[in-house]
Amino acid sequence: MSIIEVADLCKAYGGRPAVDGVSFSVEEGEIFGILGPNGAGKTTTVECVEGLRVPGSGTIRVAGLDPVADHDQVTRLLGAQLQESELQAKLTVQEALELYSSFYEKPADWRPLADRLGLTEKLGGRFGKLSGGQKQRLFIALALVGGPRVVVLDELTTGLDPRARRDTWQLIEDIRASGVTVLLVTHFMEEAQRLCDRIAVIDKGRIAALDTPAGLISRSASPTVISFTPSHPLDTGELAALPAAVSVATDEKDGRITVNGTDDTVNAVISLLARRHITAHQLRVADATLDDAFLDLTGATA
Ligand SMILES: Nc1ncnc2c1ncn2[C@@H]1O[C@H](COP(=O)(O)OP(=O)(O)OP(=O)(O)O)[C@@H](O)[C@H]1O
Repeated sequence: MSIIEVADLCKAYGGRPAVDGVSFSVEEGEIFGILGPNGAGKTTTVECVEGLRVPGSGTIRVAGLDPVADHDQVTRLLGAQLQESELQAKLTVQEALELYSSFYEKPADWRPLADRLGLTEKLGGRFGKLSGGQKQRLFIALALVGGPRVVVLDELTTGLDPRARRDTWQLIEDIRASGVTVLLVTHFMEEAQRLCDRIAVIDKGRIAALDTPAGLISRSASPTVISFTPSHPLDTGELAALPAAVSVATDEKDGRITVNGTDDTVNAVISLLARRHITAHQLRVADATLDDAFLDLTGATA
């Protein structure tokens, strides 16, 4: 069953379209990712879903409700991640949890929530003194304290170190395991690939593709990557001319060659090396990443 339905959403600022006909639906219980380059319209889209911005046209339903007309009801079932500026630096973690609990008729018990998020030791700590990872965990706790059915997380791991980012990923998986649907806006390919059941790639206000991470990768013109260090110099022009080869790159430092293409390209590379009596050291064949697919889909880097 769809818990979020967005149909033909348009929103312009000063006559310039920021979101231009976006449609998608999110199934209950999934982690749905919204991925796209800067300024693609991701935040505008999710803030319309949250009822924080009013759509120019199109319809949005969250559990059948209109986020603008039924704002109070939607607020009760949808937990939104706060921006840093929305909490006072002097507020303690406990005060923030109590304050946000008081906004709901039937809040979740915040103590086990704080415990699950590793915040128990920090209950007396002031928000302004928390580390980036601790702040993000508090934001997740505050988004969950109302016992929502859907939680919207926008750029949650931006600015975190790799360790804190991985811890946060685990928390997002735990949230989903507890039955909450997650709408996740992210810049990080690895994050999207690892966490999301489906991803909408938004580019210039439109949906460029909507699929599972594996589905997006298989749409790429070069789903397979072969890399090796040749025993003798090799003409990369010959490699580029092989069947379905999309790109050839040579690492200037160690001479390692990477060819993006398909399985046909891999076979052709191996035949060419045999014909030239060249040995391929440390030969590796791998699937393309979401990064490669994203470049194909948007022609940009995230
Ligand atoms: N309140 C606003 N007033 C005017 N223009 C806006 C406003 N909010 C967003 N925009 C513009 O709308 C476009 C989409 O912005 P949005 O923040 O939705 O993109 P985004 O994909 O979330 O970007 P980022 O990844 O950089 O956060 C951008 O060109 C942005 O400058």
